[in-house]
Order: sequence, then C-alpha cells, then structure tokens
Amino acid sequence: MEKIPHHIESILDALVERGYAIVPGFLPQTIAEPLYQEASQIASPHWQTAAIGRAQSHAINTMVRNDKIIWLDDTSAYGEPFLNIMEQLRQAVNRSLFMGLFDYECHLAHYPKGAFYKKHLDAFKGKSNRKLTTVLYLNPEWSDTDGGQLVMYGKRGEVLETVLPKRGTLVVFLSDQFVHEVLPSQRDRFSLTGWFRLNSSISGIIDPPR
Ligand SMILES: O=C(O)CCC(=O)C(=O)O
Ligand SMILES: [Fe+2]
Repeated sequence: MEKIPHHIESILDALVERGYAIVPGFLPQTIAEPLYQEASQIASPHWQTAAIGRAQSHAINTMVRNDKIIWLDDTSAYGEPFLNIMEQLRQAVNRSLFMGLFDYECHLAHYPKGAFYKKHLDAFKGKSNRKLTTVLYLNPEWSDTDGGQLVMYGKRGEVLETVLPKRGTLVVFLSDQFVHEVLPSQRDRFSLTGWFRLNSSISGIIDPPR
C-alpha cells in the first residue's frame, strides 16, 4: 500500500510528458489476487457481451471486439480496495493537472481464448465525457506466446508500446489521444478497464447510462 503515492507521482509526470503511463507492479498482490480469483470463478452466463459506444450508439459488433464484461459495482467486496486506489489517483490528477475528473466507471473484462479488440479510440474529442482510460491486468503469469498484448499507437500509426497483460500492471492514457488494440489472446485474460469521466450533466443534459 505504501508504494501507491510514489506510483501516483510518476503517473502524473508521465501524463504531462507524453499523455500515457505504464506502471508494472502498480496494484499490490493482496488486492489483485482476490479480484483474479473472483473474476476467474464467475460463470460464463454472468458475463455480458461487450458493446461499442454508449446509450443510443450502443452496438454489439463481435468483429471489432469479442471480450466479455461485468460492470464493477462499488458495493462489491472484491472491488472496493481497487476503487479506493483509483479514487486517490482521481484526486491527485485533479489536484495537479486540473482535469476536473468527476467520476470513474469500471468493468471487469474477460478475453476467452481467441478474443481480441481491434484498433479503436475510447473517446472522440467533444463527443464523450471519458477523459482518462485505465487498464489493470489480473493474470498472475503471462508470456509473449500467450498473445493478448495491448498495442498502443502514436499519431502516425507507429507502435508506441506493446504491453503484456501481467498482474498488477496499470496502463493510463488520455482516452481520445491513443488508438490501441488487444491482440488475440491465446488463453483466458482478465483485467479491469475503467474511465475517469467529466460531468457532462453540468450542461443540462443528463449523462446517459452505460
Ligand atoms: O484490455 C486492454 O488491454 C484494453 C481494453 C480496451 O481497450 C477497452 O476495453 O477499451
Ligand atoms: Fe480501449
């Protein structure tokens, strides 16, 4: 736990410098292990087929992504310690970078063998209140041959980073800046994906549900 504030400092620096941060060993084992145990024991009918977009544009397209998700509810026992840490991160980002992040939505994701998520942006400028994406990986072991890497691309389509989805690694990036994809996974892959959001209800339009 003591290491978290230190990590938060380096995340803030990286966000200012290049708009993203990759932090191996961010989440302590004691928090990651129960989350992994719970996620890997959830039976398949409980997982939802992930959609693209929100509210009106909510569409299911398994050609683009075929992972399974469960929204993490803050009353869930295994999610709370993680959500507390993300709340610390939200406050630190607002204090230092004045981003005005209002809340955090988060889901567990399960990529069964063969699942992928093709190149996409998590938000389009001015079209979404998702500001900052976070991805936290839960599998205790992962090797190159297991596939399922997160690939992040730069403005000219060049590969910026290839991330192994290994337990405890946190990836944070500006949601409308980085095209990214999940390569086909060769085994069950578990993660937590979340978005810090602006409060779009301020403009008088109620923020649509998931
Ligand atoms: O799991 C990952 O590495 C990224 C997931 C992702 O891009 C998303 O859910 O939008
Ligand atoms: Fe994404």
